[in-house]
Amino acid sequence: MKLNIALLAGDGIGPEVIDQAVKVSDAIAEKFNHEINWKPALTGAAAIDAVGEPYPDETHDICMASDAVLFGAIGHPRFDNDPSAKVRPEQGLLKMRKKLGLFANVRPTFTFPSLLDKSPLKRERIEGTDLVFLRELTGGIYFGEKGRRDEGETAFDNCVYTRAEVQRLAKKGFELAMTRDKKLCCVDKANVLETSRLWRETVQAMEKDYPEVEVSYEFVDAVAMRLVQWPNSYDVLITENLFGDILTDEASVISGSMGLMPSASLGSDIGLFEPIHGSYPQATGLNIANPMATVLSAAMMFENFGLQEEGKAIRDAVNSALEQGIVTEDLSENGKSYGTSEVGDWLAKNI
Ligand SMILES: NC(=O)C1=CN([C@@H]2O[C@H](COP(=O)(O)OP(=O)(O)OC[C@H]3O[C@@H](n4cnc5c(N)ncnc54)[C@H](O)[C@@H]3O)[C@@H](O)[C@H]2O)C=CC1
Ligand SMILES: CC(C)CC(=O)C(=O)O
Ligand SMILES: [Mg+2]
Repeated sequence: MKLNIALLAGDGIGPEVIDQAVKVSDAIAEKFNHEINWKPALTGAAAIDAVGEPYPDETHDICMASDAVLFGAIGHPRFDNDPSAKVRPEQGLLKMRKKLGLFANVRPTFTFPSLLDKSPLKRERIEGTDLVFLRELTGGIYFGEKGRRDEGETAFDNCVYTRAEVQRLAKKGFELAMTRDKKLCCVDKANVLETSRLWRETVQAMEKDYPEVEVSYEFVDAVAMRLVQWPNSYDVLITENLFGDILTDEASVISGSMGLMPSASLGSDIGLFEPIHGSYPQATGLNIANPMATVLSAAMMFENFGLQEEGKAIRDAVNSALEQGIVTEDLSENGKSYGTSEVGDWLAKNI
């Protein structure tokens, strides 16, 4: 297969982890006889520095002309520490998701056998966990009207959802549940929020179309607790943008590290594959960030092209690395760890 992949490395550890995903993907291409044409493009703070905005038109054109996008991370402390900055890296991420129509962010959470005893959570709680969050990605409070009034003394962020936005995400959730354990949990705050009541009412109305799916409705605060208490009781969880963002970072504790959590952002012909973590600025340039989340995002990319064997080859290499202790410092035991690039080299060599 010939694949054109837009490569958006971004900021902080973004370029370092992307480099490893490229190495591993190139090894896959060689082994399975594919041709990957990488097309680097600017995003985030790097794009602001170069051309004054975080998701330039040229980058969008490159994404649109590609079969998929592989994304690192964006964000820089100079913006995080300046609340008055009008142009921000994160706006680029939001604009990109919106313009590419990526309304469904698939965030799987699973355990790795070799890491079960490294989690701060007890083995018997997390063993067997295999759940997927479907986070709505182009609506809600991240995209509603925001601003200040009363001479800056009052701030507001509106949360808006349409029935159609909930339906298209929920449809993906039901369909995904049908391919798995047929359990769907709608995570909301319907006891307080009108948008959540729309979510609940919309999902309830769809239940009749999927009679085999067992649907539950849980409040987000309770899910935040149950997620670490009994994670293996969940299968597919659907939720709005903000709740999904928060709960999936929490869920990374189950697997063992933020540096292990991949995702796929879907909705149009062009999928975008990205780790769930941010630009981890403290680690920039230190060769210590875990590249596995980005490498596993590349696995999701191959699988989304229908290339299951290629995806499996990456997952097998990651599992072997974890078993043999070829890990970055976030997963190290007894102080023994490898650099970001060494882990990438090892994975590429073991494809
Ligand atoms: N998708 C994106 O590009 C995202 C960007 N951000 C941006 O990233 C910047 C930093 O935000 P933070 O809240 O610190 O989130 P972060 O995800 O960058 O880091 C939080 C913590 O997770 C761990 N971590 C993250 N990635 C890791 C990796 N690859 N290997 C090992 N450990 C890892 C580290 O302990 C780190 O301190 C901000 O500017 C923020 O806006 C945050 C989240 C997502
Ligand atoms: C930086 C935010 C806009 C996004 C985020 O935290 C995420 O997508 O996980
Ligand atoms: Mg996040």
